Amino acid sequence: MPTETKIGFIGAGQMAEALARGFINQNMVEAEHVFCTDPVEARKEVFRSFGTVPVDGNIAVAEAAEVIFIAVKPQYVPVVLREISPKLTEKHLIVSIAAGVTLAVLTEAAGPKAKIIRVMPNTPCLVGETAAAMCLGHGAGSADADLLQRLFESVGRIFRVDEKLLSAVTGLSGSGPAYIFLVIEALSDGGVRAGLPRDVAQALAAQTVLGSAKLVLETGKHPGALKDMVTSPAGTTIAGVHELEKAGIRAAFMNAVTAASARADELAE
Ligand SMILES: NC(=O)C1=CN([C@@H]2O[C@H](COP(=O)(O)OP(=O)(O)OC[C@H]3O[C@@H](n4cnc5c(N)ncnc54)[C@H](O)[C@@H]3O)[C@@H](O)[C@H]2O)C=CC1
Ligand SMILES: O=C(O)[C@@H]1CCC=N1
Repeated sequence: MPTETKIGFIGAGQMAEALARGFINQNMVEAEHVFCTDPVEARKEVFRSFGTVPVDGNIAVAEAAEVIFIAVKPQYVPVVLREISPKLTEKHLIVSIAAGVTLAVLTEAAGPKAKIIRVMPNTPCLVGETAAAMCLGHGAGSADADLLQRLFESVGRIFRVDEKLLSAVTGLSGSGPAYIFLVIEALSDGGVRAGLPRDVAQALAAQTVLGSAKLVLETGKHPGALKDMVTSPAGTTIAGVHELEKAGIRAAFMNAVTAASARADELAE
């Protein structure tokens, strides 16, 4: 059932669009109860194209919505919150999706009245498969957490974490779709290298990632055990796995998550 809560997005960019479309597609909110603003008119047009209500200026979003997603780049978050803070009341829930911007910074900029929650989502919310985590800040209680839980469970999975782990979430699942898009692109290139048409290679690569992820999530088996189910003795798979191990693929992915998490911590400084 759509929530009657009015939702606003300050910043109508890629992540805001993925969230707004996801919530609407999953019937969690009526499009006419979704408000947004953005200095780039074309972004407002995109939001208008799927039935939401672009308004002029960030204060207008605070006046129209109770749940306000702060979806600007991290460096702009404090100035945006200071701009709208005179309009914020105890009924407002500020949901920051900005990498690295801490609850302390959010609370200082938003002022003493608004409730604050940080969420780190990712772009597969657009297709109902986000991996997200949240941590509660100033004034946010169980009702606020439950509302966000319902919203995000409609577009994937969300976990509660301590704020000190949110940079790890950012580096793993926030940035993670980009790592997997690289994997899909590289697997597709391997397929083309072996003679497959690009469209077939890309579809096979993406479906292999999707199916493998579903096997992990739905069987609960360890990825290593599932890998061992594929690697026939002296077969094709172990030859491929050996090449990946020689290339240090495990360390490469660990390093990617570590670097992205560290960057999130830098953004917090
Ligand atoms: N793109 C992603 O996959 C994810 C992004 N995030 C976070 O979401 C936030 C937005 O990221 P993206 O959507 O990728 O960026 P984006 O650049 O696509 O969107 C940001 C939007 O904010 C607008 N904007 C800039 N200054 C503004 C202001 N003063 N008031 C209102 N709007 C303003 C820009 O015109 C732009 O359209 C960032 O803080 C990022 O860390 C979090 C998780 C995933
Ligand atoms: O790259 C970024 O900074 C944002 C945060 C997580 C995904 N995209």
